[in-house]
Amino acid sequence: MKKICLLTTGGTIASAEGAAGLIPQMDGAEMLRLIPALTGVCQIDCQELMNIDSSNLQPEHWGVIARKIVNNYDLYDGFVISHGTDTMAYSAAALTYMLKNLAKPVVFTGSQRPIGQADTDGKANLLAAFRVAAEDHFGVYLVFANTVIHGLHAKKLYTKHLNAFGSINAPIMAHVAGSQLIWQVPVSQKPAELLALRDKMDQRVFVLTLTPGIQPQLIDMAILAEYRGIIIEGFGAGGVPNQNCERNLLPAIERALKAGVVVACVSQCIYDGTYMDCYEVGILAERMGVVSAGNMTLEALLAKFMLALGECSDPGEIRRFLRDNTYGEVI
Ligand SMILES: NC(=O)C[C@H](N)C(=O)O
Repeated sequence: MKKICLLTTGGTIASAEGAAGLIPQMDGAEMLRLIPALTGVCQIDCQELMNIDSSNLQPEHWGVIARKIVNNYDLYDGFVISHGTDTMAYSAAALTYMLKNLAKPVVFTGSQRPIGQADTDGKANLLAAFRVAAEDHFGVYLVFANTVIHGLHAKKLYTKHLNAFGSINAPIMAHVAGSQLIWQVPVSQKPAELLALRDKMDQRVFVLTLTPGIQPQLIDMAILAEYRGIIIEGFGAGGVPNQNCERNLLPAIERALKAGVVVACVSQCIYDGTYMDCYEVGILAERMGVVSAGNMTLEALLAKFMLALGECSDPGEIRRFLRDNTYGEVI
């Protein structure tokens, strides 16, 4: 029988009513006791990493989770991480990049309703996550509402609905149907090299959501605050305002690039991503050196950017890192 390690981090799944609303309180063993159906799926050990709402989860916590997996890698066939849903997509993306040459399943899950509640989705999600972690498929996955999503393509779409996550710009990897898993992809070839931890991250990435009326000074503020990377959440295919004198963002972007800041653009649209080679509002920005993030979600780009800044110092090298498509993530 496969041996799986549950790493707990908190979230609604572990929450109960506290003095000021829901707050994570339950430990892993308590959660597992509520799911008798797990007997027979795999053998489970449990390690508590933290017990926090995922709104409080910081990039440093990604390092804690990644290091725990690396240090226990040889002891287990796979890992399940219980996690709050609010920032789970960021953590899944970060771990996908941080665990180089991963050849075992690392499965994120959580719930919209506490596991102690009668109408919880937590038991079904945890059970499905353990089923996925006991498979031969490997990589970082997010398992929720019977769907298995690639770690780089998950996005939380609903605040309440139980089917909270979507697979963005990539097909779902598998469906969970009772005890059966229906994979849409074949098992990949195992990487030839050993697992390697990449935990050198620089968090100085500023995210600017464009709105009609946005002031270019916000970009100058980011330069002054010594951000090394700027993600512009552009309009549609990657549109950046370039008219109307004082609202033209291009001169401010130019100042950022001259200061050595790397600028990338993701789309505000959930699906299809950027294609900045179509409209003048995209082409002029891309020509200046703005990296078009293609099919990447903001969550995936943010994690990749932090890693690029941590591992590289030269802006050209950082841009190449962002464009690298090891996981097929940039169109
Ligand atoms: N459903 C959830 O888990 C939401 C919770 N606020 C969290 O992200 O920790």
